[in-house]
Amino acid sequence: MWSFGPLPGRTVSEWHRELGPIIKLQMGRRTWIVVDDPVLAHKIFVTHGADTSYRAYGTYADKYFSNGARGIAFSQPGVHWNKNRSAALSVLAPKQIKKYIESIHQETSDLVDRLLESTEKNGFTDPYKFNELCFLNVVFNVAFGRRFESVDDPEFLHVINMIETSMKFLSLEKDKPNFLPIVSIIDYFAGTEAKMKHFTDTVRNPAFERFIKEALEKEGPNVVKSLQEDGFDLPDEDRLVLLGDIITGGTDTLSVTFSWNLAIMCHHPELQERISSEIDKFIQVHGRMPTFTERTEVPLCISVMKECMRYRPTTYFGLPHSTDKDIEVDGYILPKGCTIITNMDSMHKNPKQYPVHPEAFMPERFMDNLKTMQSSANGKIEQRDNFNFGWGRRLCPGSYLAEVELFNAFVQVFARCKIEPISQEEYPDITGARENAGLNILPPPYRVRFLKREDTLVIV
Ligand code: HEM
Repeated sequence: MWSFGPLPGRTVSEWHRELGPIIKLQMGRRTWIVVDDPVLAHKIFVTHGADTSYRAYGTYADKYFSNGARGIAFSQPGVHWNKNRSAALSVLAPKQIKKYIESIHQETSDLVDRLLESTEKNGFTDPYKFNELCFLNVVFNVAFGRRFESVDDPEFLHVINMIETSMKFLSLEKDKPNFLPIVSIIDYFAGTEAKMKHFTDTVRNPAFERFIKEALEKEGPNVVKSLQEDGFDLPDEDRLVLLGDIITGGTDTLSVTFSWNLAIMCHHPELQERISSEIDKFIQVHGRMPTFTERTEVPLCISVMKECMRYRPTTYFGLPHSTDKDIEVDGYILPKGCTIITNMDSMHKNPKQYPVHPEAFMPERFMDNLKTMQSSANGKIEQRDNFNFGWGRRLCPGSYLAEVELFNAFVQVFARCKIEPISQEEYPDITGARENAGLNILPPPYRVRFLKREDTLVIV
């Protein structure tokens, strides 16, 4: 348990190389089964999905974040979870997301303005906080019908702080009291659990109660109103946790993914030119930017975005599943109550799933697979592009919104900018990761320059 080191996914990938596609880890009183073979994972999570769609227990996740396993992300399959999941799938369905397309377009355009302005002012920028503002604004607008003006807005900083605090408390391998009951005594005196409770009762819950109340009174669409209008009559406690799931699930994940994306692209100036030229051609024909539904007309953009998510996945282990009975898959026994996890790092480099140079960044890898990641995730295992959105019955309900956001941000950036390192000696580090960041894999902090393309066809 203490052997994970600061980058747990990388450590577990080493263990997989030595021990094979499925590893059993005894984490004190908890048994972890970690899988990095996509076909085996598909059998476990999809073929045996009825038995493996439970959530593993986590101290913060169960007791505090979900107010006792309410909402969707940390509740257990059954009537209650079904109701919350149907509500989330309905309010995040592609036809609902259509209502927010204009605002997504505006937020991603504002993101590019800020990246350019910040570079102009300081000579460089670390895009992370601007990404956070953009993606929080999108999901906050979808959920509550409101947004934040700038990265200095105290309320924005407060909400981001809430999300980051939750992400750190949710960190799987750091939940020591869950593994060793003795540690809960030390933890009690160190006050970690008291901090979780205090944060939830005095910071997270009151803030979300206020956001919900305000959303009900707002003009225009939002999830809080859609839940009511579409007849999803959830108790107040569930509604609060569900909205917490949506905001927490839909902000950091996007900011991290897009930060990797920009860092990787900085290493590939020629690819940037090809991407920009693909977008320019679309603009020349249509007189406007492409939308996500027109993605087949900008295939390189889609292929590169998918490859970035494969090359540098968003989370170390996704969200853990569990099982309510002993099950056998391909001769492996998964014991009742075990925690089942996918190791995203080595799974995305699996040579059977990605036969051509799995360790390398290959922009054209997905040129023949332009369907949405959402439909790929629901399709045949051999046609899955990546595993970032999880598995089977628990598959991320926000994946379509996530793709639309990433697409808009990506085409906005390369229609208007090029990304350069601040010097030939300082390129973004895309091999390491920020240490002890929680559930997500954050790139190490980096500085790059966003420069306006002289030949941009976009008039702002
Ligand atoms: C790049 C962006 C995103 C990534 C990589 C991501 C990843 C994931 C993963 C790995 C899971 C767990 C799946 C499993 O258990 O097998 C998940 C669940 C979830 N995600 Fe996302 N997500 C993203 C964006 C979003 C967005 C935009 C939203 C909402 C607006 C969202 C809301 C949720 C919720 C509510 C769950 C819980 C589903 C359940 O337990 O049934 N996510 N996501």
